Amino acid sequence: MNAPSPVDKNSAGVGERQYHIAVAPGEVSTVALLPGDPFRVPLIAEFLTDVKTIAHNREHLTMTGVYKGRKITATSTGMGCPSTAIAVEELIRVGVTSFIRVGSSAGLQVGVKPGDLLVSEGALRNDGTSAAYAHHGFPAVPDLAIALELDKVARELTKGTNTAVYSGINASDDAFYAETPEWISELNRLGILNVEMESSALYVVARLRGVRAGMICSTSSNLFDGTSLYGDIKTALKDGWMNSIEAALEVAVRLEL
Ligand SMILES: O=P(O)(O)O[C@H]1O[C@H](CO)[C@@H](O)[C@H]1O
Ligand SMILES: O=c1cc[nH]c(=O)[nH]1
Repeated sequence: MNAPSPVDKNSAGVGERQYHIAVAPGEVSTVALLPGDPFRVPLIAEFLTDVKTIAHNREHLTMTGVYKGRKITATSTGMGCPSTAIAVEELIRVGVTSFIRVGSSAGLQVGVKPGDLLVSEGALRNDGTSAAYAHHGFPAVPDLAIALELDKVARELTKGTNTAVYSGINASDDAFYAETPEWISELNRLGILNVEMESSALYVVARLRGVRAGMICSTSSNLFDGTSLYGDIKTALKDGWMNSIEAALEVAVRLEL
């Protein structure tokens, strides 16, 4: 009998319909918008023509469509870095070369309010998934051109409105309910703008695989000044999602992603 030969995950599934996202090569664009929540994928589709649902397996719903002549894919990552890394790995295997996460995120600096837009300049890696990929000193940073363009377009889209745009470093936490007041205060002291749960893995996997990534979030709440997570903020959050989606689509067109 031959000796067992362990699977090489680097080449597993290349060229095939993917195990988790259930998408095959040729079914997607070169650029994918990544919300966490599958219910946000149809919100992205509201901006598109020629919309097609490609697959829905587990938390990963994938739709494609066209925005200003450019083919766009939207795939939900689910919550957290583990399922995000899986979605990104599998989307790369079927042809995606640029990612823009359109997320929700909690503000950590005074004045950041529900619905404000948060553009990421890098992520503090407080997650386990990216640690499985790279040394803890490896930076989790977006593609520079995508980050700069997201900031520019977000400011253009919200000019003259009550919506503020901030760019800065975010934290990526693994454990939503383990964020203590002490941790929130420490992140604030370090000048961290906001916290979410996916960009650390997105950026590290993207860098290691040689593809591009960025992130723009809508503010859900403010953990430092206590703006409620559970109060009457859903309308502002949704307005922020729509602004962030439009900004990401414009960046995809302008940078020809
Ligand atoms: O709304 P999404 O994009 O899922 O983003 C945020 O919301 C979830 C937590 O409520 C986490 O996934 C966090 O990153
Ligand atoms: O969006 C997020 C992510 C982590 N923690 C929060 O409170 N909100």
